[in-house]
Amino acid sequence: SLNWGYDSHNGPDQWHKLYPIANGDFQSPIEIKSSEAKVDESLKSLSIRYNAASLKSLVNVGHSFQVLAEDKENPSVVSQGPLKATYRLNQFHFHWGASNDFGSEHTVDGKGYAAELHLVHWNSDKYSSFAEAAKNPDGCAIVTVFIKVGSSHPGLQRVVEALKLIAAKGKQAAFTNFDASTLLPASMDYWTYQGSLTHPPLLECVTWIIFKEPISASSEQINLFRSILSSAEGEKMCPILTNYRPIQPLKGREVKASFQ
Ligand SMILES: C[C@@H](CNC(=O)c1ccc(S(N)(=O)=O)cc1)Cn1ccc2ccccc21
Ligand SMILES: [Zn+2]
Repeated sequence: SLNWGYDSHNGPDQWHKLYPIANGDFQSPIEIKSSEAKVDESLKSLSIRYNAASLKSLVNVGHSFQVLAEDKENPSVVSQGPLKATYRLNQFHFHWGASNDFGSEHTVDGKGYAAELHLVHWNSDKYSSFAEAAKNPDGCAIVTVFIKVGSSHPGLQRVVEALKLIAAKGKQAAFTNFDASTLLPASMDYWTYQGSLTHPPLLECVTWIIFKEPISASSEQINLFRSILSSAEGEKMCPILTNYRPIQPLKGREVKASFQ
């Protein structure tokens, strides 16, 4: 099957051939037009309870790297906000581009950020695993933080330093005792809308929760994202310079804001 990626021959414009849902009505990412977001006073504040014991390992999946959570015991969870259930952290990962001028997946009023953090959760009240939850519209919740270039981020430093252990595709390394809440911005103001996973299988199973306030990372830290390879050990080295999907049609969906 199409070994999908982000190059011209296997990238976002080709994905629909094997994953026709790519042209669906609830695809992500989207452009957030702040003036058109509907302020919803009934939206509660988000409850995020992350447990540093949840995170176990760091893996190079070929098109990105993921920090994997052990989502059985002492789970890290998100609830409240737009959510009607408790969602358990499965993994987090990032998207970036070849330059700092773009690289985020969602954009705000036409502006892209240098990178974007996705904290991926699944509805453990209703489903028994992420893969099962991913087949349902209320299956997943992805908490999203924009990353702009600025001062170095202390929390992110532990993640980027570990990247040298997983340079090649398929490599993984222990990554424990990390509190993912250090990656969250100060303000809990967010936008929310219904959408999809942003790469294959592109399932329309996601309540997106996108913080308005970005965090800052240094240019060196973001550059270290680009040091991980899509090539396996022994193959010609091929750095992952870009792994973001362009914005998709809103198709009449409403974006809600938790703030005025
Ligand atoms: C969810 C897939 C695996 N994909 C993901 O876990 C995933 C998670 C987050 C994002 S993002 N960038 O939107 O945060 C994208 C993909 C498993 N899987 C593969 C085929 C498949 C079929 C049915 C159910 C699950 C299935
Ligand atoms: Zn993602």
